[in-house]
Amino acid sequence: MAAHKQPLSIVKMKQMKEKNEPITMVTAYDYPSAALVEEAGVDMILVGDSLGNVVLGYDSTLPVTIDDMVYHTRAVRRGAPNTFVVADMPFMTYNSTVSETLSGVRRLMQEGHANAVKMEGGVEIALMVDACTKAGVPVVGHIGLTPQAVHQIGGYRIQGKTREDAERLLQDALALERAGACAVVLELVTEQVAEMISKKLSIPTIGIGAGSVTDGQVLVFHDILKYTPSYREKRFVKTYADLGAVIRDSVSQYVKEVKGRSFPAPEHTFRADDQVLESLYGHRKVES
Ligand SMILES: Nc1nc(=O)c2c([nH]1)NC[C@@H]1CN(c3ccc(C(=O)N[C@@H](CCC(=O)O)C(=O)O)cc3)CN21
Ligand SMILES: CC(C)C(=O)C(=O)O
Ligand SMILES: [Mg+2]
Repeated sequence: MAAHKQPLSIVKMKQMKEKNEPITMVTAYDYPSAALVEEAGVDMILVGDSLGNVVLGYDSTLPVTIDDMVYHTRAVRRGAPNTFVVADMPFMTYNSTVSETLSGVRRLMQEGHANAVKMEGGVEIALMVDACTKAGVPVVGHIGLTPQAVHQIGGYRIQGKTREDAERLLQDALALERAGACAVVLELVTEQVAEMISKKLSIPTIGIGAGSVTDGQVLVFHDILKYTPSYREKRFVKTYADLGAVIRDSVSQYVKEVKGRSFPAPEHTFRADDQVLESLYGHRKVES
């Protein structure tokens, strides 16, 4: 295993941007995935509300609750005690009052043991970002395609294609930085807009489907491993393994061997001394 390294902090994150050293982030949702991701040496783990899709089987992130996020964040922390963990604030938990927002943030930090929280939105959430930052909680912003607004956007579509769109995204990014955000996720935005925003911000940008010019990259664990029953190709994802096929083939082999009585074999089986059951059978068991 790699030498124990100092976990990332928001100070180190900013230094990495200054040194042009890419920041790596991947999602994780439970104990084993978090432990393996930590061993792989990722800089940051995101407990994404994408767990609604990839772990809970919903067709969007909207049904995910703060209880879901706390439960999964706690498990991730147990698996990755030495990695910077960011937890998503779920749909509709950070747009009414500062006090409701802070109570969700408190739970993710105090019960989930996260290091930071993430919120979708720009100018409109600056007040909440400011309140959390003042409470001592680092906030990662998230602009571009914001999946919690899928019904308003009308689909999972690329953002930042027009001049007005690009200008709006820049204003959102600047508002997040001014409000104290420690980083900003840029999801599904054109590379030119991602580059422009990355240059104008002093805090790191972390891209997903935003090209190679952002200060960091994030992808969903289940996407890079094809750990999903019906994988839909996404242009911005690279799959590094086919866990779906590995799991399906392995489990079907197990089923076949149990049906054919070739599993369990003698090496998987525990035996007592031959005379143990003699008295119970009332006679010496005949070898079959
Ligand atoms: N498994 C998974 N991976 C994700 O990246 C992810 C989730 N779930 N759930 C929450 C959001 C939703 N996201 C999505 C979902 C679909 C597309 C998609 O269909 N993209 C197409 C078309 C893009 C376009 O041309 O406008 C693509 O080919 O990338 C993109 C991001 C990203 N997030
Ligand atoms: C796709 C990333 C950025 C995310 O928000 C999630 O996984 O929920
Ligand atoms: Mg999310």
